[in-house]
Amino acid sequence: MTTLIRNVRPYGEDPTDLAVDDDGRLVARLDDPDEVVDGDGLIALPGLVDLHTHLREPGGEEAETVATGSAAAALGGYTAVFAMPNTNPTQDSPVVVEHVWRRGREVGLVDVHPVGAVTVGLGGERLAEMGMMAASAAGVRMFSDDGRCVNDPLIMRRALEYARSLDAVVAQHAEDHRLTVGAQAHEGPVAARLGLTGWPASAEESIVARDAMLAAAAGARLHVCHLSTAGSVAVLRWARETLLPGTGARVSAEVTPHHLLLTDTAAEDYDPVHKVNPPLRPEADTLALRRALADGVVDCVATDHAPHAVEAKDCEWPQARPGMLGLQTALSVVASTMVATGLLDWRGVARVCSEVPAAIAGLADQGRPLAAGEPANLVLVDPDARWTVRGAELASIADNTPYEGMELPASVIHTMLRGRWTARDGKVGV
Ligand SMILES: NC(=O)N[C@@H](CC(=O)O)C(=O)O
Ligand SMILES: [Zn+2]
Ligand SMILES: [Zn+2]
Repeated sequence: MTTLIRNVRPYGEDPTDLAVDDDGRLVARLDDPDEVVDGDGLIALPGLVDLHTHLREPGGEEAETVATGSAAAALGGYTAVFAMPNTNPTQDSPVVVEHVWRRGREVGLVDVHPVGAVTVGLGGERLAEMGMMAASAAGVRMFSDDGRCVNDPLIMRRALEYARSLDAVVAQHAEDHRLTVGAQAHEGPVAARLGLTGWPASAEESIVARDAMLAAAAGARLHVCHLSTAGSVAVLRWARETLLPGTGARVSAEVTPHHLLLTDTAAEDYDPVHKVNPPLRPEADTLALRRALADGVVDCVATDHAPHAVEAKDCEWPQARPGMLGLQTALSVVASTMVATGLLDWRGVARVCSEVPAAIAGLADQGRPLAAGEPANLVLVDPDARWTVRGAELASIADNTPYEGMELPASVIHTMLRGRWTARDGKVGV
């Protein structure tokens, strides 16, 4: 199947045609395309790459499966996602990561890369079989105990050392659990007024600082998950400027769309759809995160797409599970917080949503330029569309979107994975 997509604007720049050959690569020209598609002046970007997705399979299929999460990813413009290991059983062994990887291939809507657990059962006590997961068919190159922080500094040190020898990265959920016992919302005036136990910024910042030091000492690669405070940005800036040079270590960080847009006042309605880990922070933090993403201090956007079944959210705030859907709204939230504000142009969006995450994860065939010879992984976006979010209409089984009823800018129209349409006119597949 060869495809000619007429009149698209790569990175929002001058209109051109994109030609895709039957090996799923972009080519300079096609003589007799099987299919000609009118690109309608849509913006073309390299397919988005999400370093932080919860697909919930195995064990949480009441909220999401590899199939439904892959559909949400394709509709959100993603061509690769990293599936977090807090499944049941945990993704801490070759057999479980291979299962998730195979399911991803069978579904075929997005490249599913399982993230391996750092410790057995996310228990924080014994290192998991990192080398075996790396050597498995899934080829794991990112390890994390996401949901739980690797609190023990000796375990974290060993994990970073192993990761270095595997050319892998350790993605840390930065939360000192001793400081967040019973925590429900950002520690500050809003939580105090609402009577919710506070989650202090220092619980994150102290771990970011400690881990940067451990990474520097090990000459290893650390990735900070869902960075959420201005203080963490300052620590990261300091580490880059002062601590890391000459060590061979690299520290990268992601920010979620919800931490760019929403603030801790969202909890005022006591609706647990706004409960998330780390919690929504005050406006000063969201503004600092936007600036840090624009400046490159925070490297990339990752969704932390975290579907939860109705009973896990339709309850009192303290009993509710933390987490929110993100795959189908991420690009629109980035458009609203970063493009509409003038902080990033669409080239910048390609960088933080595709190129940089692909590089952090070491994916050779994602986040590539829209140029002849490159794999045809791309998303076509209507920047002028506006749409109203309805959780029930999203592809996920769960419907816990914090943007319910909100009108957002920019729509993903088509997504292509290696020359095959995975989303077409906002619908899954061809
Ligand atoms: N972000 C969340 O609030 N929840 C995540 C776990 C996590 O990312 O820490 C989940 O698995 O539900
Ligand atoms: Zn986490
Ligand atoms: Zn997560």
